[in-house]
Amino acid sequence: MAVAEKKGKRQAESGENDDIFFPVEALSVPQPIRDFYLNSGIRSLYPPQSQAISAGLLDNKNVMISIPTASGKTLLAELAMLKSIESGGKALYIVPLRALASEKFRRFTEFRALGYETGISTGDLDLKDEYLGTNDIIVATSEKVDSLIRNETRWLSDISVVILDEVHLIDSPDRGPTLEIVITKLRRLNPKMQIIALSATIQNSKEVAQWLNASHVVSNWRPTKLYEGIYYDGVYCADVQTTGKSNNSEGSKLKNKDGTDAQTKTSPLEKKIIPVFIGREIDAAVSLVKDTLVDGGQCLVFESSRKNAVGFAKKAAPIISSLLTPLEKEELARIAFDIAEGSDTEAAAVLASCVRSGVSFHHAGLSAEQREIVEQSFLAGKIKMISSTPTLAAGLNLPARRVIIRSWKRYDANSGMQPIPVMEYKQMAGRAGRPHLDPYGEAVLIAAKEKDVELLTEKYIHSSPESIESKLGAENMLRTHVLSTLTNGFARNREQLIDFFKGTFFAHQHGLLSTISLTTVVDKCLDFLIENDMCREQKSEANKSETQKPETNKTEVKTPEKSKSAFQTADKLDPIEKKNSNSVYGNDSVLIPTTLGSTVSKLYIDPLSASVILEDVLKFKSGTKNLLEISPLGLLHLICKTTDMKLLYMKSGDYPWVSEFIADNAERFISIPDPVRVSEYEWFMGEVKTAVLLYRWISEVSENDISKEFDIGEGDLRNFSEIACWLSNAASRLCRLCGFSEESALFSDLELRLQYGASVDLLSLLKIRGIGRVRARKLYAAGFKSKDALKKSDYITVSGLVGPKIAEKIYRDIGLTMDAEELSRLKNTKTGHPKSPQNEKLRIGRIQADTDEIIPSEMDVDAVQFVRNEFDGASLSQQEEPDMKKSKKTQRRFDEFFD
Ligand SMILES: Nc1ncnc2c1ncn2[C@@H]1O[C@H](COP(=O)(O)OP(=O)(O)OP(=O)(O)O)[C@@H](O)[C@H]1O
Repeated sequence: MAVAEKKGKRQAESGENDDIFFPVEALSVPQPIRDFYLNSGIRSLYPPQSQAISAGLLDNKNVMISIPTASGKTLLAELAMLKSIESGGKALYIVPLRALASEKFRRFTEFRALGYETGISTGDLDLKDEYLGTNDIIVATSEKVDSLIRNETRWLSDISVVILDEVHLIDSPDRGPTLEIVITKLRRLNPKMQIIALSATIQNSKEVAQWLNASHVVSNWRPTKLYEGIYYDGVYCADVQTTGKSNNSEGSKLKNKDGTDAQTKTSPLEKKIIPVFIGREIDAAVSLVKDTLVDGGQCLVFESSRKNAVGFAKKAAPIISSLLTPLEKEELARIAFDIAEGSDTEAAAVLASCVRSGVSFHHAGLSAEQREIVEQSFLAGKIKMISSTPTLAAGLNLPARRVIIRSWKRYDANSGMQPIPVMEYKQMAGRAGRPHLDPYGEAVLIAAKEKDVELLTEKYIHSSPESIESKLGAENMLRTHVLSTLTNGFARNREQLIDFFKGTFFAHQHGLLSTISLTTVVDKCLDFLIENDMCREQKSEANKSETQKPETNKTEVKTPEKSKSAFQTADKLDPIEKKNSNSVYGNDSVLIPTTLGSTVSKLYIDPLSASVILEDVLKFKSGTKNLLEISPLGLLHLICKTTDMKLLYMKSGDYPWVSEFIADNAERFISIPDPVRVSEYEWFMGEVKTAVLLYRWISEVSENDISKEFDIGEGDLRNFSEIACWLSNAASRLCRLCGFSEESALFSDLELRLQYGASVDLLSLLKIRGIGRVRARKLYAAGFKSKDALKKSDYITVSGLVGPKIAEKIYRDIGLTMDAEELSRLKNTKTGHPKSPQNEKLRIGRIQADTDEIIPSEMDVDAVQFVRNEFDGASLSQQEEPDMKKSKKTQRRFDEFFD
């Protein structure tokens, strides 16, 4: 251990830890790594970072780090990863959000200078991504890691260090259980793996540290001062008690009303008072934003809803715009142009118009591309203010001098408007004053009434974030994890299952009680899995011979090849845990996942979703109605019935049209619940509304029309279609597994249509790589309706329709090769512009089909006309959506365009 480290350890132990700044030069990592940081201007570690080094971060020890926002958690993760890789290991960095994964990936690619490669894995949840194993660092979301484990991705066993970023999200009802299970499984897979857990400050971080068998690092030190305060009636009061200790002496510009430096006094209203630019005619937050901008800073404004986020951006736009220089306006106009170019929706037009004024909004309804443009432009200082829902609160490093929290209450479906948790407030506030980006930060809560000033000060500024609590205990959370634990071979009987779950944070938090509740819930999950042929239970004596026997079940799924997975080895079961088990079960029976069970687990769908799909398909198989004849609406509704599908909310205005719609289209649904069962029927209506949204998408209704009609953003539409696409794929594979090949093909086609948002007639074209729905529709309208038709096409026409690059790709994909000379000549003849008769007659002489046959081109007369229209600037919309262009009045009459 270096001298500085020893000194640090001594100081840390004696509680003097806020004064330790380990020199980077003294860190026990190879010199190139030290140089990497020294060259980037980092000469010493911050005190909490120094504490983590003393706690064994570079000595392969587990460390749980719970320190304030902006105190440099990522750098600690980097040091641990680099040290481990240097010793021949591999690092896995687990993040909660895709946006965070991209940010970390971008950062870690800088390690290429040290010879280390980084990969990212956030995509499809049923792929192994074995190719990622060649990387030294892999960044992935917790869901993706869960899926990689289920699919027995080999490189997972080589992980020597895992980083759990934002580990406090174990508390999240949606994502927490998966994170817990992933951690538990990874620990079983790689018992020697180092764990570095990074968390916001939480009350029970020690409890998490104990669970992880980790040293505990806690601190309230922050590298830049963060002034937290309240704004009320034109007066901003910054409270200094919660700014955290800092070595940074750069103060805020906070002044008393008379212009002298502010002093700390006792009452919040008297503390550090700054008169903010007030005008009763403008919004308080607008005044606060303007004040920061005039001072050279940027602002993040947090809103409680998307609508408010957009509304505030619009409101602030003219005022911010008046503060911009001509050069800034010019740059912003370019960014706005990119946004408008990228999408034809009204929402994109609104976003572009805000951006032109130097402001933006940010919420989950934006597309990934729009979010990226907005974040990067804010980072570059071009966009001056972002008004956001809490999507921007987690983890991102943005240059916000002042964070304004306009509303500290959030709507909850069960209990109405509720105050946000302290942890959420601290995360939002912590976006202000990031090191290297701002000298200090200010977080401002807006109080609507005078009495709220005291209340907010106590509730948020003077309070510590809440404790976190495991959300794993519920049956709907455990069902999928019970199955995957069995299919991955982490347990082979009930006793081992309970032992496995004893390794979770849930069990750690609830102690002995957890065994009782876990046993009950695991039993329920197993009953379900056994009943649905996803798992069998056998007496162990019979096991040896029976696991080899062909298996039969209701759906006639074929035999499981082995009861023991390739991932599974007996030593994954911790002998100590086994011995100490208080389970009520004996060891006389064995649980064997069926092929159906292991397929469901690998597909990463809830076993309940799988049973819903198979039940309905079987209903058709044994009934008189033929699934093959059912409208895609019925299939979409089946997808929407699964527990994995996200559903649209029913708003009060939806009830009349959804009811009418159900009545008019009753025969298109596989089954309709009795309206007397009110809550079930209400749920069904939500499923129908979502199915109709998806149906509009695959009927080529424009994104703009769908967004307006369902009051959703482009990002939402993509999200809905992506989930439905994944579930259609799963349905197709389940049907194939059961030998239902026609039904499988049906879901497979649906998957393709959902992927592109295209009608059935485009299916053949969509199978060619590089053709989206708009290009496919152009080709279709020009008479190229299939691969075969394209094989007979000529390059000029096709490149005129879809552009030369795509035309080349298409030709390559359908197996046509072109003479290079001819191609370059064609490219130089004004790139396939077919206006002149000579051009129209141009033939590609040596296009070779699979058969090597020379095919003369036959230009379709309609195609020529179509291409002419395009080049003459005629609107393409009619061709893109031939039957779907409906007037607003008739939009709800969906029956008109059912297949
Ligand atoms: N020792 C250091 N010296 C100088 N700069 C540092 C040091 N450590 C980290 N930084 C810089 O501080 C900034 C904030 O770090 P980082 O994003 O890791 O904080 P964080 O603790 O993860 O914050 P949050 O929890 O709010 O996301 C980054 O720009 C990082 O490069």
